[in-house]
This record gives sequence, structure tokens and C-alpha cells, in this order.
Amino acid sequence: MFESPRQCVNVRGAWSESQEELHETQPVSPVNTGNRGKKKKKKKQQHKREKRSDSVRKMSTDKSAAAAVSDERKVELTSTVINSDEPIVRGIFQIEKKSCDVVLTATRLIWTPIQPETPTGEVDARRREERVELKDVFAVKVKRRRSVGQQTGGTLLGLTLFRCVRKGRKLKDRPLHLNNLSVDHCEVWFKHLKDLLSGFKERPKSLKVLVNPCSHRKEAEQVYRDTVAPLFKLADIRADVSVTERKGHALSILKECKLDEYDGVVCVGGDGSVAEVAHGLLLRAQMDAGKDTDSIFTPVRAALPLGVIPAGSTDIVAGSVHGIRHPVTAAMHIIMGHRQAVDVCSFSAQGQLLRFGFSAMVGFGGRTLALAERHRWMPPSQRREFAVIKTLANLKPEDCELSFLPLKQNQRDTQEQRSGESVRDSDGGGTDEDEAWQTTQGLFLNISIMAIPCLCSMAPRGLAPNTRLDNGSMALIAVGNTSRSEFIKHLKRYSSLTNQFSFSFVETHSVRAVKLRPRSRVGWADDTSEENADGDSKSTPIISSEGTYPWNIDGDLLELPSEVLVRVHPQLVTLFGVNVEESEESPIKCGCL
Ligand SMILES: Nc1ncnc2c1ncn2[C@@H]1O[C@H](COP(=O)(O)OP(=O)(O)OP(=O)(O)O)[C@@H](O)[C@H]1O
Repeated sequence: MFESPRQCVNVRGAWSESQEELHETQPVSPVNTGNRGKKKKKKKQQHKREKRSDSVRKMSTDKSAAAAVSDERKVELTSTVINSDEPIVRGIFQIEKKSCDVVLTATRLIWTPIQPETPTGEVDARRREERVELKDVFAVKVKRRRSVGQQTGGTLLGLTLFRCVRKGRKLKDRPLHLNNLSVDHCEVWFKHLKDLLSGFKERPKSLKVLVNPCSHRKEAEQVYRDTVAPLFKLADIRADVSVTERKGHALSILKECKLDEYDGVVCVGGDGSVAEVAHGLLLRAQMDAGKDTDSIFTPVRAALPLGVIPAGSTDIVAGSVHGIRHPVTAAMHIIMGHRQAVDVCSFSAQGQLLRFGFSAMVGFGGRTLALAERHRWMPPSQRREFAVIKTLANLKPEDCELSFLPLKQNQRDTQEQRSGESVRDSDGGGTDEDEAWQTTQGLFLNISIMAIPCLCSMAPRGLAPNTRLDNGSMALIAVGNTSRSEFIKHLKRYSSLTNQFSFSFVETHSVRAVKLRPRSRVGWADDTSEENADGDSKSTPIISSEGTYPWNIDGDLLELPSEVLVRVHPQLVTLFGVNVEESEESPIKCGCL
């Protein structure tokens, strides 16, 4: 009962066929030609030389023809196997200490414990069939017993399948041991399982991995080495790892490396690193497509999917595509080839592309980051709390002109216009798009523009719960001028389930594009500086001689002058992950609020 006779024939046939294929592709051995006799060979040498070029051409044609035929045969064989749910191979393995009758089909592994016959011939009703779907299996390995320190060899114990199992939002690897001491038996099963697993074409085989050693608590390298690399190795994924040496290093690597050698790019770090890698992938795609980024252009999609291993402090991108901040889950999404198309924003000024990104904040969000960056010497969490408290203490609105292009059919959640602000149509252009622009002028405490929901522990429903990863829109959240206490109330709502937007001073829109133009000629200054600390916090724009404003783009500080145009580009990148509605992480309130 090791293999059913019919299947056994098939299996042996397939095994020997694959051996033949190997021989077919072997080069002709010089030893074999020598056996034909040296004299005869000499006479023929001249003739051979003349014919060499012809025969080389013919050989290569024959080889490619043979390869094509063999490929066709492979496809035929594979499709015969994949189209049927017939048993491919059947045999006995010990699974969880029980001898089982195991059947492998093209889609699953099914096993039933073997029961000894009872004297009365009764069948045990508890005899249950169990199964594993191959779409949940990511690796098969030979299992051996080895003594301490032994690197190779060892006694064969059987095979181990590695499954990807889901527990809530978490994905984990779980082994299933199939014990059988027969080398022949295991070899046949191993080959079939390998063949079937290689049919999952969406699973990556080769990855470029970029690790930011400075993310958050400087744990990214350790997270990759201890948690992710062993899983990639198990899944037979080749990983070409680069540890970044400075800001912008990932970008230059992506500009130069041969992307066609990889099936995906993986970033180990926080949101700033992810944004840099996504920007790099997109910039590379535009370069390869010959796009002029010094003009307003329609970008092409990134060539490779991006995997995100969270190792930062907020990990908004990982939270949005995994629903949880968990490196093993992130690695499993990559290994299983789960893909999710994601919208991306482009930020440009004076017609020039500044960068691609997922989210941006101006006002409170920008100032807090700018302040935190100026206190890099502090530990990360302390720095963040300090910056939030200090920016709240010196809360100041920005005087801006905010224009936006609403989503055509789907404009929602627009609240009543804030009193004292004018709303008018844009004066430029004359095309349909230009006519649809809406413009607001006034004082804003914060403006957020987000192409993804931005799920994180501080906002389990997301900083922008009204947008989706791939719906081709951005959430524009404009927080008007109000008292400090009302603003804090609004911020606190992010960590609760109450609607954080149900305030008269907050308006939200689903938009395709946003233009933001500071109305003050002067820019901003460090809130900790003496001259700004004394100002009227409700109405006086803060002063800087440089005329720039701090933008928080995916956790990265960009000090941008003049008008900035933000456009959404539907599904411009593919991330390894899924579409999640809400983060599973328990809400964390910011300690300083
Ligand atoms: N070797 C390096 N030294 C200094 N900075 C680096 C290095 N490698 C990358 N960076 C930059 O560090 C910045 C911040 O990194 P990252 O976002 O990963 O960490 P974080 O700020 O701690 O996390 P989060 O954004 O989730 O809060 C990124 O913009 C990235 O470009």
C-alpha cells in the first residue's frame, strides 16, 4: 500500500522522464567522440571545421527546438496534472504518531488514519479524513535526524511540509511532519510536492532586501536576521540584502540595480524607509519608461511588488496592508505572494516631481515632525512626546489657500463650510478638470492628505478611515482654526471608535488632487525659539526668513516652498499584503494627550 500500482507506474514514468530530460540537455562528452578513432577524426577535421559554424547553428536550433518541445511536454504534463483532482501519488506516512493513508492530488494532501480491523469487522466512526490545501503550503523539506554539530547526512525520517496558517490578522508558519524511513518513497513524494509548489507563480523566488539599521530602536537588522531570513530560506527564496548606510542610499541602489533579477523588493524599516523605497521603485519605473519628471505627467506603475517588514515606530504602511505590525505576518504575505494594488500620491511644485508617497500632513503634523527631527539626540519615543507637547503648547494655524478636485461621483463626508471662509471656483484653465476645482482660504491647524487608510496602533480605524488602499482617491482632512482644547479632543478621538471628524472645524473630502499654497510670504520657524513662543497663537502665522513650510510626507520631513500639487495615482504600486479594513492592534493612546 505504499503507492497504488497505477499511480506508481505514473510516478516512475515521470521520474525517469525527468532524468531523460536532464540527459538530453547534457553537452556531448569529448570522451565519446574519442572512441571513434583518431585517424578517421584527423581526416574529418578539416571538413568538420568548415561545417562547424553550420553545425553550431543547427545544434542551437535543435537544442532550442528540443527545449521548446520539452517545455511543451512539461506544460502538457503539468496541465494534465493540474486539471485533474485525481490522486497523483498515494502512500503511508506516520502523521502525528498515527499511521495514515495519504493521498496527494494537484491541489491538496489528504490523509486518513489507518485502523486495524476489529474482530467484528466494525469500522471506527471516529476515523476522520484530514487535509491540507497546497495553496497554504510554502515549503517541503527532507527531515533527517542529525547528531549535535552534524551538518550533512543523517538518518532520513521523512518529509516536512510548512503551511501558512492564519490566526486573526496574524499569519504563522506551521510544520506538518510526514514520517517514513524509506528513501525511495520520500524521494518520489518530495519530487511531486516540489513540482506542485513550483506551480504557484505569484510566489517570489528572488528578492532585493533593503534594511534600514537606524529605524526606530535600531532593531531592523536583527528582525530581518532572526525572524525573516530563516523563513525566506525555508521557502527557497534568494535574498540579496543591502543594509543602507545613509538616508537616500536605498534610492540610489534602486536607481542602479538590475531589477529584472528579482521578483520583488522588500523594505525592513519604518514608514520613512518604506516611502523611500516606494519612491525609488516608482522613480526607476519612470526612468525606464522615459518619462519626464520635470513636467506634469501620468506615471507608469512600479515594475516590482514591494514587501514591507515593519521595524519602525508607527508602521502605518505595514498596518494598512497587514492589519497588524508583525514581522512574521509580513514575511508570510511575501512568501505566499499575496498582492494588493495600492494608490500612490505624487507631490510636485512648479511642475517638477518632488516625490511619490502615501500620505502627507501640513500644519500640526508637519511642525511636530520638524521639531522632533531637530531633537534627534533624544530617544525616539521621548522625542516624539516632546515634539507633540511643545507643538501643542505653541499651537498655531497656517494661513493657506487650499484647492481640491473632488472625486467625481463619490464625494462624501463634506461638512458645512467653515464660517468666515470663502469658497470659489478656480480661476485658471477652462477644461472640465479646472472647472471642478474648489478653493478654500483660511487658517488651518492641520491638513492631511492620505491615499491609504493609515492604520496604526494610535488609530486602529486609520488616520483616514474614509479612503481605501486601491479606490483611486485620497482623503483630504482639513482641520480649521479652533481652541487648543477642541483640537486635543479631535486628536484623542483617533484612538477611540468615535468619529474623529464630527467637529464643526473639521472637514473631509474624497479627492483626486489637492493644491496647497501658503498665503503668507514668510515661512515657518522652530516653535521652541523665543520669538515665536510669545506670539498670538490663534492667528499669527509663524515667521521664517526662508519662506518654506514643513511637510510630513510618510514620516519624512520636507521643507517645501510655494504651491504644492498632490495628485492620486490609482494602484500605482503593488504591495505584498491584503486589503484590511481595520487594524487588529489594541488602541494605544498617545501618552502626552
Ligand atoms: N543608515 C542610515 N542612517 C540614517 N538614516 C537612514 C539610514 N538608512 C535609511 N535612513 C533613513 O532613515 C529615515 C527614517 O527611517 P524609518 O522610517 O525606517 O525609521 P523610523 O523613523 O524610526 O520609523 P517610523 O517612520 O515608522 O516612525 C528614512 O527616511 C531613511 O531614508
